[in-house]
Amino acid sequence: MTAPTKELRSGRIDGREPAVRLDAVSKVYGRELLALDRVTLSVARGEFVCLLGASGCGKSTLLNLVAGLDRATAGTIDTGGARIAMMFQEPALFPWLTVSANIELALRVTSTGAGTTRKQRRARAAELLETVHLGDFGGKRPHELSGGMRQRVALARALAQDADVLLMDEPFGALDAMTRDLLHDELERIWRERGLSVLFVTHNVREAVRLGDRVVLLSSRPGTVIEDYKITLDRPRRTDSGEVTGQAATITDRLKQEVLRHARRAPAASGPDAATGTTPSGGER
Ligand SMILES: Nc1ncnc2c1ncn2[C@@H]1O[C@H](COP(=O)(O)OP(=O)(O)OP(=O)(O)O)[C@@H](O)[C@H]1O
Repeated sequence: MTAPTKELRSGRIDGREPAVRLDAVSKVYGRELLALDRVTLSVARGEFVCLLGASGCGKSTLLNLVAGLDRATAGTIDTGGARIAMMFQEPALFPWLTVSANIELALRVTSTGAGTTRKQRRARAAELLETVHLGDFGGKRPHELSGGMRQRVALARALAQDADVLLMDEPFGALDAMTRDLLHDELERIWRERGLSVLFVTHNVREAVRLGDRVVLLSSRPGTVIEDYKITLDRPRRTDSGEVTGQAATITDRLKQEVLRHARRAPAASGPDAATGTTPSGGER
């Protein structure tokens, strides 16, 4: 069992340069809704970091800030000019375009794809679809695919951006456990092959332990880093292995403690909703 480690304020993680570095980042919505409170967090180059926390603690807010979709109220975010791609729970594909055309469109709007011919983009789209094991489906429309296949297309589209950093907001949250398992394997392979830095938001503790080099816990709102677990289990891991389940149980206990602390402090936030933000280690969502 790994002990929680403290956030490395220097930004260097195990001697590696950070790909993403947040320093005392806060976000206030409107006049007074404090969503994030002085979050300090780094993701090293090539590192896979999972972010866990109760519902509404600011995980999506944090990803949006790193992606540059919104601005922090205070603090700094340094991505060192890295190319960033984002993937959400909904694949958000254009339904009237074929799978291949969805990828080609992404290629057309990226700096790496700009200036390429249509034929080159089609060939690149085919390569990317091969990468996610959808080589035979380029001519299909999104509605002809299963949910897991659509998320693979979304992953291929994210890869089309030739990103160094992949931000993933519950990308597999809507999938069944078996499909999710398969996608974990594929994501892990692609992450390794491409040396990506990944920041992955999930409510599923076992998924976090299955995938992460580190699992970072945010407090209930306002979100701030309360634990940073280093996961040193050998890869590939199995979500249902004893080691993964054991570490997930420790993290789940810590999360429950945090949810209860928050509920005691703010009675309005108690009850089932406050507690269901994160699945217990034994549960699937
Ligand atoms: N654009 C916005 N304007 C105002 N408040 C917002 C906005 N986006 C998020 N919030 C609020 O900020 C807080 C954090 O929201 P956020 O979506 O980042 O949490 P989360 O941890 O991703 O939640 P969940 O796990 O349920 O997806 C919530 O109280 C939410 O209502």
